[in-house]
Amino acid sequence: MAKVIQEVYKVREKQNAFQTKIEAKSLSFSYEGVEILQDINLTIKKGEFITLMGPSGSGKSTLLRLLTGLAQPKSGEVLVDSVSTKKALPDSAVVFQDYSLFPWLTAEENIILAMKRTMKKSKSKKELAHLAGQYLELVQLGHAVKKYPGEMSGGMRQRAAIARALSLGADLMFMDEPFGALDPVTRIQLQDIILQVNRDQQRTVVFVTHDAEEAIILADRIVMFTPGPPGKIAEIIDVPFKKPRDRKMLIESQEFIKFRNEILRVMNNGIFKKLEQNETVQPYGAGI
Ligand SMILES: Nc1ncnc2c1ncn2[C@@H]1O[C@H](COP(=O)(O)OP(=O)(O)OP(=O)(O)O)[C@@H](O)[C@H]1O
Repeated sequence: MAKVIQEVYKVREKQNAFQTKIEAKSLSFSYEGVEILQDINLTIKKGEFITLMGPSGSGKSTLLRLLTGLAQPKSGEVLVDSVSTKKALPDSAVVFQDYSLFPWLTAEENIILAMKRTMKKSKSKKELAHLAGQYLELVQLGHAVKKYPGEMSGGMRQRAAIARALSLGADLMFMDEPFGALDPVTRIQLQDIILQVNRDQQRTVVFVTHDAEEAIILADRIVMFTPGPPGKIAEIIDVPFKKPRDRKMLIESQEFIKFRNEILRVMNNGIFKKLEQNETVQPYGAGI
């Protein structure tokens, strides 16, 4: 595990600020009278890695916004450690599709700002800049510390946003297709980093992806949505492969291929049902 990740974790441990369990109870949500999410029930345990999968528009991003308190449900509630909450979660890191960076700050400054929240006054300016550089190194952006988001490619911004999320040392990480704009090598390297912090530091991760392979490699459980609106949970499926997983061996195994086909079958069932109702939705690739 990279030393810089352990550093922020030690500070968090001393603050004893960790949250344990987050629950969605009968959550429903509407935009301008259109029901987007319906009756979502989900309990996420401390240290769990949950992936959310579903067709575009099924409400995955909306569920992340509800869980983090950035949006409020029409009905139902979010509970943190069994206490109902309407506030933005204080101990969470989010990586949304829009990269969540402040455009007027450099990559380094974005991370320093995030770390100031956790580290309070325990580190000098110079130490924070050094740590920020290490976080950026971790995501292969050591060369871009002084770059502004506007000067970076989509993939670079995504990596900077991931570095920023890691630097918070938050117990809960919400990630909305964070690896979408990355090349395959960087994608695997970052998947491994997120898996490490999840496993070694028991950080809870809720991760949206369209990629069945990625969902299986990362998750303890996969939450599958029906095509919206309104999006509902179609099934919650336990991933039957022990962690840590050997990516190469796993992907080549018959069990993996069978399981991936099962995931795609559940996904496509929902999509075909929707198509029968004459609505336009895209079926998932490899499973059909
Ligand atoms: N700010 C908004 N105003 C109005 N409608 C919205 C808004 N944000 C999302 N929606 C609608 O809510 C529905 C669900 O959107 P959401 O982004 O949660 O889906 P998603 O499953 O994350 O999709 P994708 O996989 O494409 O990111 C969509 O029909 C979308 O048009």
